[in-house]
Amino acid sequence: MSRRAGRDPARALLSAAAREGRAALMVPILLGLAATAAGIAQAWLMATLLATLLGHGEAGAGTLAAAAALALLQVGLVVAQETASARAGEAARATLRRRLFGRLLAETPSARPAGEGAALAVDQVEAMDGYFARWIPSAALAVVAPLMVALAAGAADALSGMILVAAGLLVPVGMAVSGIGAAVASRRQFEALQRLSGRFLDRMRGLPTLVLFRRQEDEARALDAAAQELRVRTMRVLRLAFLSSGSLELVAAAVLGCLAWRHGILAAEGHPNPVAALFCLLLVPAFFTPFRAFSTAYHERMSAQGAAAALAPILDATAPGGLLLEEVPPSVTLVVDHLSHRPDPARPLAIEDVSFHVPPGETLVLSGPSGSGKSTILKLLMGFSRPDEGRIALNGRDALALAPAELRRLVAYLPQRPVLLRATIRENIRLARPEASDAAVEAAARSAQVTAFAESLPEGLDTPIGEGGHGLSGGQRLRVALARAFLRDAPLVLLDEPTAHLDPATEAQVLDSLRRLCTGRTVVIASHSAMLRARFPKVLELREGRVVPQRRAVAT
Ligand SMILES: Nc1ncnc2c1ncn2[C@@H]1O[C@H](COP(=O)(O)OP(=O)(O)OP(=O)(O)O)[C@@H](O)[C@H]1O
Repeated sequence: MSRRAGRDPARALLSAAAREGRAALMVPILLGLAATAAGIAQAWLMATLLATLLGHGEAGAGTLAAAAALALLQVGLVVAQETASARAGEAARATLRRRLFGRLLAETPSARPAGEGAALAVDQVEAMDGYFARWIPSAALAVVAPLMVALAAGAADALSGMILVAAGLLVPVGMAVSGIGAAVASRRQFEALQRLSGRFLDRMRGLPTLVLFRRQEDEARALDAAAQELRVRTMRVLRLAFLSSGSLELVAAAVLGCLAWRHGILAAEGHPNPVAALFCLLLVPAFFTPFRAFSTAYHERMSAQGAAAALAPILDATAPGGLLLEEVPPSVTLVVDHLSHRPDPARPLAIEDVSFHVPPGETLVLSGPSGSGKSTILKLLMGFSRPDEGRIALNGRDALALAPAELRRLVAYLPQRPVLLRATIRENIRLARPEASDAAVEAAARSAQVTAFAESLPEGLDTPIGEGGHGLSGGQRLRVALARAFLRDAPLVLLDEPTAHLDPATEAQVLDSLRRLCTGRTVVIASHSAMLRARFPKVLELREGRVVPQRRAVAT
């Protein structure tokens, strides 16, 4: 994470995003200023009309028509301002989401729970909408628009202008006093909301388990308590918001009182300019409108800062560097040399001093009890983590010097729990090589025995499947994932438990497919299966992260 000394990364992120979207953000600000100018002109015409009604002047239908036209123009400008604000917010969020998604994709795939990534890319980016769409325009307008109104009033009557300027200086003080409390309350509300949504997501995922253990009512009570906490905190934010708007209304009433007193005294002596008096009084609402919008948007800034604090570490992270491949070689010799890795500093080494060598056309089976380090080795080979010690070489070149994404170009990987998306079987297979032709996808499906079960489905390979492969059995999902490995056609194949949870007949079929996949490639398979070991005799036995020396092992 690159943190510039002394700079809050959340604020830095928001300012950088605002700078980037400056052009779009200027549009609602300029439209807001135009609406204020129209409001000032309209107030002058209305003052002239009212003064005529009171017997001071000769305004006629022309003035009334102009005032009506200005009122319509002002409405149009306000609508355009709202639309431009929404657009600016949308554009800023789209830019942030794009950058964030790029970063999430560049991260180690298993580094972050899926739900958290989704919440970051959707909810937290969404929480920034108000910052760009309302807070920034209203903050700019709260400085400039009241000044325009005060200058207009000052031009008509200097003292009235000064009263407005004095009130304008008082408003931020009142807002700051109530705003400090509102900031704390708003941050607590945001934290309570995050706790509630995190808990909800977690429990929704574990719903079948909760139902199985009859814990649903306890969980419903716990969720209720979290929702109650959120309600209490939201009410506190609202109370403080009312207090803040109450202080604003108090200042507005005081200003109106001062202006009435000022012009009342003048009126008692025969007012020299009744139109100016009415004009100043009519300007009071226009003077406070930008402050009201600013006060309403204040909490938007708080929630955006909370969201930015969550996003900044990801967006500030430096992208993993490394060498690029000139081209994908047709075959690969894999050498793993004295590899040690400790994924968690508080726990023992997951693998220790592991060495092996797999030439092209050979398959090495990593075998050993659960927790012996098989998946850890595959993840290191995929570049998902960097080993603490040791070397991985591909065709004699240091694989760790390659950018992780480049390393993955060489590899077809079947994880222990392959992920299928909500799409057709065909689209799920094509994920491995989007440009592949239908014929290539169908060949991969045949090789992985997908066609064997897809033929009995209503739409064959075009049958849609649900999220996470819903609608397919465990073995069928595995075969779809295996078809991806066929389609990928990479020189290095890494398979993590490719026959787990299969019945012996299906396992035998999948092993036939595997033999075809492994032919001519460099393959490492992590597996417990005795049937698989019988088919692939080169086995590296692991125990507690170390290689067990034995006759059939191929440690170098
Ligand atoms: N991200 C991690 N953080 C901490 N410890 C980890 C992490 N990943 C793996 N380990 C630990 O490393 C050891 C090896 O785990 P690994 O998943 O590689 O074993 P495995 O042989 O593949 O097991 P299985 O056959 O059950 O998948 C285990 O003790 C595990 O708890």
